[in-house]
Amino acid sequence: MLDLRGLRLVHPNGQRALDGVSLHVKRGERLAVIGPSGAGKTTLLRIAGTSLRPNTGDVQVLGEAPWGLAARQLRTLRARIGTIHQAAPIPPRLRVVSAVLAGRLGRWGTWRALASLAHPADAAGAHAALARLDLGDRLFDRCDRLSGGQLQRVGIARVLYQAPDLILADEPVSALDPTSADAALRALVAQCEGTGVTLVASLHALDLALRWFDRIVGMREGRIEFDLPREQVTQAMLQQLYAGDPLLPIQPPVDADSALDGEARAPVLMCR
Ligand SMILES: Nc1ncnc2c1ncn2[C@@H]1O[C@H](COP(=O)(O)OP(=O)(O)OP(=O)(O)O)[C@@H](O)[C@H]1O
Repeated sequence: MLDLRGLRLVHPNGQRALDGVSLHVKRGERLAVIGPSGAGKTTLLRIAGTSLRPNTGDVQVLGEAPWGLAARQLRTLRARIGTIHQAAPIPPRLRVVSAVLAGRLGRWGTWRALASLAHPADAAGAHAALARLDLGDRLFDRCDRLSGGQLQRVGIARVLYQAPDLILADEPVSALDPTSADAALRALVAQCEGTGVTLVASLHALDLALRWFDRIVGMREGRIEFDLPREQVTQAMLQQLYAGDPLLPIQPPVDADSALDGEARAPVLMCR
């Protein structure tokens, strides 16, 4: 599904973002990448999503080596990847329905895509995706009439509608209140459960990472510090990962399952 080996990436200004990162993700896995600001989480997701090429290292995504592909094959591969950004890249004047339908533009022919801007090709499908994010009533609103959190949910609905094989989510709920954040992750996880869809998300909210993801990858300074099933992630590991950053103890989620058993049941830490 995702096989990244020995990734190194230094930005043109000399800033090192990844320093020898390897990650293997199987089909259907749900993996959260956590770590302090600047750890390299976004960079890793961008490489996995084929929008950034590492200086060195091997990249295999959905069984393909993207940088060896012809442009058309690369487009086909990208249509199988759903990307959720912190700030959804949606033109402000676009209607919500078109923003959601854009999830399938990569699979539609040019004419169908253009025609859909005037007459939405599948308004019912877009509505169904939005309803899962509690936004069904905003189908025909303009995107610039939505709040930041609502816009972020439109970005999630777009990926639900796209129905990709691999979802890469970079801080997908950063603009949402706790209840909406939990509901949005529930919708994303429901999309993956039993379908073989793989979900890789970067998150700052550690309680959400431990509640919704089976595997936790801790990054710091461009390296992977740990890569463990969530049951094995301890508070000491989290403290070490975020050492030097302000930490805020919070209560574990009330319906948390075995993720917070034993040693890890100590108050979960939220990094601000
Ligand atoms: N376009 C860029 N040019 C130069 N340096 C960059 C660029 N993008 C990121 N970096 C640097 O690369 C490193 C990793 O950044 P990255 O965005 O991957 O971190 P992150 O873990 O996602 O952080 P955050 O949690 O704040 O989003 C940081 O030191 C950052 O300053």
